[in-house]
Amino acid sequence: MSALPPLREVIARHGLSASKALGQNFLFDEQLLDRIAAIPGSLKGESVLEVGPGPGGLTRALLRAGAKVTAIEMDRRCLPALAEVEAAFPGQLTVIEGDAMKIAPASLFDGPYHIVANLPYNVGTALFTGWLSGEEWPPQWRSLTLMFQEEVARRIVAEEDTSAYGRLAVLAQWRAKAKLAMKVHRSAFTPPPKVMSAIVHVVPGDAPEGVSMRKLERITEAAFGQRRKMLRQSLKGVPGALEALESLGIDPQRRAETLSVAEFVTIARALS
Ligand SMILES: C[S@@+](CC[C@H](N)C(=O)[O-])C[C@H]1O[C@@H](n2cnc3c(N)ncnc32)[C@H](O)[C@@H]1O
Repeated sequence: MSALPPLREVIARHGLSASKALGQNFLFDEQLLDRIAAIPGSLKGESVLEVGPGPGGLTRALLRAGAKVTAIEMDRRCLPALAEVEAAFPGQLTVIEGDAMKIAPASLFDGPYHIVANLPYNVGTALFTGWLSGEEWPPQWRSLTLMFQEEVARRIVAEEDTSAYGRLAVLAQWRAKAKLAMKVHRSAFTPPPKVMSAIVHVVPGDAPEGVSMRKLERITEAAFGQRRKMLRQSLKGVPGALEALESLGIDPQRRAETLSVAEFVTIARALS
């Protein structure tokens, strides 16, 4: 245990009133934070990127777990509190003041790393899709452990034939394994957000052979852009798609949400 003061005291001392614009909902419960930091498995000696450390609750938990943390925080009001955390865990924490949307994580690490974050909700999905969309696969990151609004988390891990299933599920599952690791009640946050949260854990899987990411995106965009329509209608504008359905024996009367991730992959492969 570090000798750091309780987080509520840190917030009060540094005047860190939560900013809605920066998506600030802080976690103070150390046991909960330790459970979150345990989701990726042992982090002893591992490199971790944390986006949005805020006053440093999750950061402390990651450091207690033995990780070497690089944290990107946009709100400079948090920097003095984070400097105290840095001093309590010498050599273990590097804080970068900046916008995570503008910093390529790979530029921060020489080797593999994990990403663990209680994400700001306003940029969470954009960061997540960026991390999943890299050309290089497997990516340099070994796992993602990310807090989302529960509704978004459910869309990431959704299976076909459910209303939550869509582009996000296909993107997250076609070459990675995504699971719902933990639900987090809104009352765990200060201030509590309007909705429940959940943590998603993602690890890279094998990339299917011969599939272009761009074609997969094109297909899912068209198919889910008109998700109530039959594929023969929604895929009409994608060159070669209707022929691909026929050659693969996929009924063009089906709708997007009935297609498994594997079926989307076979269509994308046929077009690639
Ligand atoms: C939901 S809070 C989480 C704070 C802390 N990690 C915790 O769990 O208590 C999100 C944090 O992300 C920061 N943030 C928001 N947008 C950001 C961005 N684009 N880049 C880096 N940090 C950002 C906010 O200032 C805030 O500290």
